Amino acid sequence: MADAIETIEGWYALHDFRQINWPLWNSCTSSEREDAISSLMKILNQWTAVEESGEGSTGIYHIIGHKADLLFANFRPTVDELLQAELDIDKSPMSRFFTKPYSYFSVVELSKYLVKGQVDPLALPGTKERLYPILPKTQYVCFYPMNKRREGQDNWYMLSKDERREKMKGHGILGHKYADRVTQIITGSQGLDDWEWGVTLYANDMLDFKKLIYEMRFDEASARFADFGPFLVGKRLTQESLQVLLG
Ligand code: VOV
Repeated sequence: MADAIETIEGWYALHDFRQINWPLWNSCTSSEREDAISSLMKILNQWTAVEESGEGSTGIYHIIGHKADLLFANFRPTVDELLQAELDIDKSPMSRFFTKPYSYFSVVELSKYLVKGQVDPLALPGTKERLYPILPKTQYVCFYPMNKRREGQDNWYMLSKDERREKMKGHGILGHKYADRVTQIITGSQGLDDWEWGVTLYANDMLDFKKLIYEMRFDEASARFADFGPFLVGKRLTQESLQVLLG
């Protein structure tokens, strides 16, 4: 018998990673670069207005290493709005300098593992803020996709609801030790993308990601039951610091 836990969904999310073709960028005239930057700033102004009206949220990050240069993390009420946000960039003069090395499509998800009795989770304080999150303005971001394992004795999907609830309780207790330093946004992607969840973490100290994730590796929900995809880590950009980066 299916023993799935009920989930509540919030905004859709697209983690839109872009690589900059630096040789092409560097070979352009300054007026071509200025045109491209101003087209990008126009889009970012529109996204800022969306966030100010409470109809979504956007974070822009400078990604470290070879996997990508930029991340546009967009959270919106509808898939159409996300498609439009992606198209805005694709159709702008800036797009000839971009490739898309990775992207992740998912939807903000809360599970009811730790909700007691007949309580309406939407009535609990903080639920709406978690379903429709204004992305934290911390310095650093860490994104990775993950699965729950299905291997021999370590098959998450063959555990009873109570066994899974117990393990998620342990996970939550460990996570709360870091709650003052790390904010997590869990997005579900079963049927939407290649992994089952996206994990987006925010902190002001990069080492808090390392310490939390290392400690969580020893917690049963992760130690026995989780597999992970690529980690993409970066620093938050404002419009001004993005202009400096490109300048
Ligand atoms: C910052 C710390 C932190 C805290 C406080 C926290 C708490 C909680 C709670 C209370 C709950 C359950 C209710 C809900 O809200 O859904 C969850 C749920 C979840 N988590 Fe978590 N998590 C954290 C952090 C945190 C991390 C670092 C990871 C990645 C795992 C790792 O090893 O790299 C993670 C994963 C998840 C997932 C995939 C789910 C959904 C599982 C499912 O089967 O549905 N999570 N999480």
